[in-house]
Amino acid sequence: MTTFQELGLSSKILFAIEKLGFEEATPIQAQTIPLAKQGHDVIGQAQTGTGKTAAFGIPLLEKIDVDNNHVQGLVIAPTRELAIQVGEELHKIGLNKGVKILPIYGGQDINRQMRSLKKFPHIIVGTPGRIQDHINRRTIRLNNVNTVVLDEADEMLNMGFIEDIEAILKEVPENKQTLLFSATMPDPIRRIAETFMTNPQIVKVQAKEVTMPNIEQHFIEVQEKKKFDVLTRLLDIQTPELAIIFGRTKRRVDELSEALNLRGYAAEGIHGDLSQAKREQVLRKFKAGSIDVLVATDVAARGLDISGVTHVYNFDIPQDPESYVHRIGRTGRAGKSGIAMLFITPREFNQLKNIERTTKRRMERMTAPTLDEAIESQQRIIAEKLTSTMESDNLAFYKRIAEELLEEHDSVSVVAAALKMLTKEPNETPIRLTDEPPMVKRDRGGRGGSGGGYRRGENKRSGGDNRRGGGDRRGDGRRGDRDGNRGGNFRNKRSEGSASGSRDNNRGGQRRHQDSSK
Ligand SMILES: Nc1ncnc2c1ncn2[C@@H]1O[C@H](COP(=O)(O)OP(=O)(O)OP(=O)(O)O)[C@@H](O)[C@H]1O
Ligand SMILES: [Mg+2]
Repeated sequence: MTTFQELGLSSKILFAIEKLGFEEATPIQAQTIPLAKQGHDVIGQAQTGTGKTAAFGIPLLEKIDVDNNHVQGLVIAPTRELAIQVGEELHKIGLNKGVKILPIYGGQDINRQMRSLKKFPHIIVGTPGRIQDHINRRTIRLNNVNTVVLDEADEMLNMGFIEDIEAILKEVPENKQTLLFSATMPDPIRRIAETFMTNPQIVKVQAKEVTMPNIEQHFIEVQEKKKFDVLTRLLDIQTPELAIIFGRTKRRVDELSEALNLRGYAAEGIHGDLSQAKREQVLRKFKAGSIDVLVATDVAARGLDISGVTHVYNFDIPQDPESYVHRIGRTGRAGKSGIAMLFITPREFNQLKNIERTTKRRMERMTAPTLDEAIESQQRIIAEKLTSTMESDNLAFYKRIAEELLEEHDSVSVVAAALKMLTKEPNETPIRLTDEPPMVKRDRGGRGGSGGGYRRGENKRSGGDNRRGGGDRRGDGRRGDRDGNRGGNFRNKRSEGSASGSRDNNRGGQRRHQDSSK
């Protein structure tokens, strides 16, 4: 165990970390911070949700000279949401010290950005396309940058950003320090990193597993046409606090979120074709809990840190094992537990095996719940709610009519009717979901060479920040059992007591269902 004091941080940064409720450094932080403080280039790899942002953020912020008006730190991230999120985390840690952070990303008014750039930010967190744009317009000067961070480097490679990154790095003084981070580290990115970096120190947190042990992983074999019904039953049974559902394509995400809404779930979709304002709005609603189901493509959800995501549903099997690791890593963060479900159609068994080979972990088979099971489980949840309401609320006002009812009817019938009213019965509202063809294994030789086509549905475009393209992602599995090291990376005041992912406030049952008649 390493405390932040032991890492020799300045008092202002320590104070901010304390305020964030971090009690001790996670392993990636404990190992990276000293190396980075000594000025080394660092390649950092650790599981999802284990605090990589602060691992690069803390040494970066320590290094900033607030009396110097030049941009000193540059963080490059693959998506806009991630640029915003990383910017926010850096802002919190650097607030006390007075570090000014500016996120810049595509989709935001460039003139506004230019005005903000004139206000002397110390650190810029941006997406590759937009940073390039500012370089070309000469509205950003990077000649005083002494630290560059590449977050989610593998994803940037997949998105075809590597040339942009090379071009950006040419604008930065050669003697800069470079920090590169990701949860997975396929070989091509390691090679590229090594050519960009000087004698990089590799910090790979020796976890037993690629995926976090505190994420329960299941698969369900289900035919394409039955997926949606199985999904809604699972939502009714598992009553996630917040859930993310992954679809393969943008169309899929649109259709799924619409279908869920028709059936009374508070869901919205997020993918690269939505406007920036819309994407931010959807994420805000999801964080606030006014929608509790987020339907997403892989890119849109990469790296997102949203506390309270208890369940991840892989409605469509991911394209490759690394995407699976990143997808399910949206839950089980900061020491909490999570549940991941994977739907596979009968022809997709090969991919399941492929994922298991990479994660070195067997997924448990679950059978698709029947309608009766879904209804029964809802009834149990409602019964629990009734009990807790009886125990905690003052019911005097309701008792007179209750007594009247009981004079005329037997008590079991009265309670049964109440249960029926509170239970969401099968909803037959027609929905439209275009079939996705099964993902038949593209034999890339497992750990074979790089290259490969674009991912379906999220095609490479010629500009902007939504490009994604070639690049084979390879696994980097580590052997392990599924029980060890449960949430062992964190001690956080905020997350204590929630390590079992308790849903004791029982937000289940009706709460998540919007009025489906609208
Ligand atoms: N030392 C710590 N103690 C407690 N919580 C922490 C600590 N460090 C970071 N966190 C919190 O843990 C959460 C996950 O951190 P972060 O987003 O940096 O993970 P990550 O490793 O980058 O994950 P991903 O691979 O998915 O991008 C954040 O909410 C962060 O504030
Ligand atoms: Mg991250």
